[in-house]
Amino acid sequence: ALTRRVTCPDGINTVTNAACCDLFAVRDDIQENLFDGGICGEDVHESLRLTFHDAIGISPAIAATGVFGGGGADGSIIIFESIETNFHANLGTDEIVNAQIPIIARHNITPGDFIQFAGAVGLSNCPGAPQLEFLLGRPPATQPAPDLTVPEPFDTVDTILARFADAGNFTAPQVVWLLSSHTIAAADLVDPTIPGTPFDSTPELFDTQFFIETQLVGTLFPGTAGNQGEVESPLAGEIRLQSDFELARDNRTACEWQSFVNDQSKLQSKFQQGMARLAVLGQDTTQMIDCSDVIPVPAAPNSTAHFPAGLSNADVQQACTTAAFPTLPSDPGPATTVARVPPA
Ligand code: HEM
Ligand SMILES: [Ca+2]
Ligand SMILES: [Mn+2]
Repeated sequence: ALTRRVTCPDGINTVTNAACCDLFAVRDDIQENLFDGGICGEDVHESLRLTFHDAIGISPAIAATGVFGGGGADGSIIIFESIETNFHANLGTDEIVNAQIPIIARHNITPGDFIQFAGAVGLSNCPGAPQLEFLLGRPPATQPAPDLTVPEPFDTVDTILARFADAGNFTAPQVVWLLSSHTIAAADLVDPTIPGTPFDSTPELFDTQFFIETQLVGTLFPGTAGNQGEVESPLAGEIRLQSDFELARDNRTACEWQSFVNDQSKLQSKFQQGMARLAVLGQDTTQMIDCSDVIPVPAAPNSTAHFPAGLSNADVQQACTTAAFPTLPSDPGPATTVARVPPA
């Protein structure tokens, strides 16, 4: 079917709904002043993390007890930042919140819309990423989310799956889809002695390396031992969350986890689907406008699935019992050491 497009007042951009035209200026401001001209770095990673920490702040189970259960993707983590950024699971989000606030102030956009919009625009800077859907129209939050809605890396798989099921009826495979985000991610506070330590060897690429590398035998701590929520990783300079380790090996999630290895198109389509639901938790989508055409189309993936140098299929801790781990080449050369993501 043909979709009619309208030309925006700028005379350049076209959209399907004229209400989306104002977003081009927001997009340009974000790219220029938040994402350093359009790179997939720390501010993009933190902006994507913020989409999750705002959206997951909703609990029908808490609401059923007669207490406010949170409004989901409503911008409460910015509007009530002095409360929510102090929740333990949100520590570190104050930096990206404080970077986003002045940009929001320059435009006519709610914090809830801005958080999801910035995450989608930012993700587009990462080669291999999908173009995310963006719906406009989240009213400002009126109350902060309750504490303890955001999963912690030391939570059990039972707790994590129950939390996602409560927040948005997410199934175990859908939780795996959303963890694809950790392919462009690093930790600052899990081991505070090594801020910016990535979860895979390619934190600037939205590729399947995260799913490969989390399945390898852990042999070392990249910094100090004994941190809550951390387990041994397979590579110098790489950090592994206990939750990612367990999700990669639990019988409810292991086969879905492995299914992403070397399947870039599944990675893209499932992350897009998962984010489309996450981004509107708590919202009435019948009142929202589809402005997805303002989100840039990401660059194609520019790498292929591989084992880091020094590792091979022999290092895989097989967890899925119904399918073999794909056979992949190993990078040549001395054992891979992963560089830290520079601070914003
Ligand atoms: C079981 C669920 C999850 C747990 C336990 C978890 C935990 C964590 C932890 C501990 C960090 C490191 C924070 C730091 O020390 O700086 C992190 C980073 C990150 N998380 Fe998650 N996460 C989960 C799910 C998600 C989801 C669903 C998304 C997005 C859709 C997401 C996106 C990110 C991103 C992009 C980063 C990197 C931030 C940066 O590099 O600055 N996470 N996560
Ligand atoms: Ca990656
Ligand atoms: Mn960070």
